[in-house]
Amino acid sequence: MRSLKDKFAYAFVGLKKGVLEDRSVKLQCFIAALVILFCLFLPLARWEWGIVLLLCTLVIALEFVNSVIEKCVDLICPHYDERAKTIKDLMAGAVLFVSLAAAGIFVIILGGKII
Ligand SMILES: Nc1ncnc2c1ncn2[C@@H]1O[C@H](COP(=O)(O)OP(=O)(O)OP(=O)(O)O)[C@@H](O)[C@H]1O
Repeated sequence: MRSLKDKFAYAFVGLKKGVLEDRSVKLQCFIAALVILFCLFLPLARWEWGIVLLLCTLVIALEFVNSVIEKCVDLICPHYDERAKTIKDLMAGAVLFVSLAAAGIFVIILGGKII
């Protein structure tokens, strides 16, 4: 049985790998950092900060899941396959959907503050 400490250590290795080595996760982290930096200059209420941080977390977490699924597909199916394409395209669509929804919510929250 692995200790709780070991489990956290492995999870931190995964977190570090995603943030430092995965291009898409890195990009989402960079965008989230820009949004948070921008928000620091706006008079946001606590609940608005909550939504901003929740949305950033959601998009980054989904990008992690996207990368995991891409790696699983590459492992199982290293050659061209329509089913592999469908899986990857669907997952990319999910990330796009959540990212667009997050961008829309940011515009609603931050737009009012900027004006
Ligand atoms: N094994 C495969 N068979 C068929 N089509 C594939 C396969 N692998 C990838 N594709 C197609 O290529 C697209 C890009 O796949 P890829 O794995 O390069 O994702 P990516 O988002 O570019 O990854 P990265 O995070 O490495 O930039 C997929 O959305 C899919 O349409």
